[in-house]
Amino acid sequence: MLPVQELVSGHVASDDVPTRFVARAHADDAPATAAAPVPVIDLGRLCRQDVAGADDDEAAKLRLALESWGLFLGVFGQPPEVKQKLTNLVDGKDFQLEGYGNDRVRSEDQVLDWCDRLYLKVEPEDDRNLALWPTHPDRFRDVLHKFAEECTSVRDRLLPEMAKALGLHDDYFSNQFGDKADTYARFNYYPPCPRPDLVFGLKPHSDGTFISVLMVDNNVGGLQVLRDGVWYDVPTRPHTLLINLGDQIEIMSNGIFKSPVHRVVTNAEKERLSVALFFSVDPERHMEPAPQLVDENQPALYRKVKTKDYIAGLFQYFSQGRRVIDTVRI
Ligand SMILES: O=C(O)CCC(=O)C(=O)O
Ligand SMILES: [Fe+2]
Repeated sequence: MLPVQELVSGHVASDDVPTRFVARAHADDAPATAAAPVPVIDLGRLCRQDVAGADDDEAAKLRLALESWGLFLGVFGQPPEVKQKLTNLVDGKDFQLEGYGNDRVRSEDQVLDWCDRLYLKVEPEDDRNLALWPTHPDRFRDVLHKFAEECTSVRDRLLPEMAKALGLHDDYFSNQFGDKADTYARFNYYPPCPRPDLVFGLKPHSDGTFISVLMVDNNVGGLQVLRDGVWYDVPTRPHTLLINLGDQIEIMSNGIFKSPVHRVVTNAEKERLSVALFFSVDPERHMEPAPQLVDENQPALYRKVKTKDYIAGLFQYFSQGRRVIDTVRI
């Protein structure tokens, strides 16, 4: 498969798309009508509760990280031969998770997404595959490092708050992450698509992570979230990060916190970019509902599963348009 960006620049007539991208029959799916009521949390205030005086510093660092946007977008503006050096196809054919290109194509009938992505392991730091980290634009590596550090500190501020909200000990979730917790960065680039009525930028899915921290395009919407059978637009809001809960916290919270199904719709005129940092627990650890949240009135809703196996299932199920969390429900 060519990167979608190259398909768009050369191969597609203006009102047509290759059939492999057609995800939905024309108008089979009413467009989202309302904006999702996404709660806004001031992280500066959250920090202030914990460490007196630390908030200004933190807020300034976070601002710096958010200003990296132009630099991240610059990756997709490089000529094809520069991006090809970062390819996710070993010897031009064998798919590896990390790198630049399309997601894995497992079968002829898999519906494709109108999206090119660069996927990089960021933590543990020793496992970084720097050969796949762009050197153009300059400073990309430094900025991704910094951005990941800042988002990790956001994660570490949130974990105790989420544990407390469930009546668990402050450290409960932090302890679940383990020493070898992994973090991946995913840069999503959605070229303009001539048939938004037929094609998704990203098919409906939930994230298999604990939490994902998303920086979405300020100018172009497209992310939608499913709630009670209705798709809602997620509003764009400058200078905010979107925190999305993933399957791992749904399992550990015994279903009290939900990992929402979301998707990205395409846009006929505008390109769109998003950057996601996916925070997962140590792949060698098992996850299960917190024992404190299980009793005879509230039986466990999910079975215990090794994180590594869960993540492997995630990619397989995603390519089939299914959810791996359904396989661990009791
Ligand atoms: O592009 C977006 O806004 C969402 C991306 C996303 O859901 C993902 O990468 O898992
Ligand atoms: Fe997602």
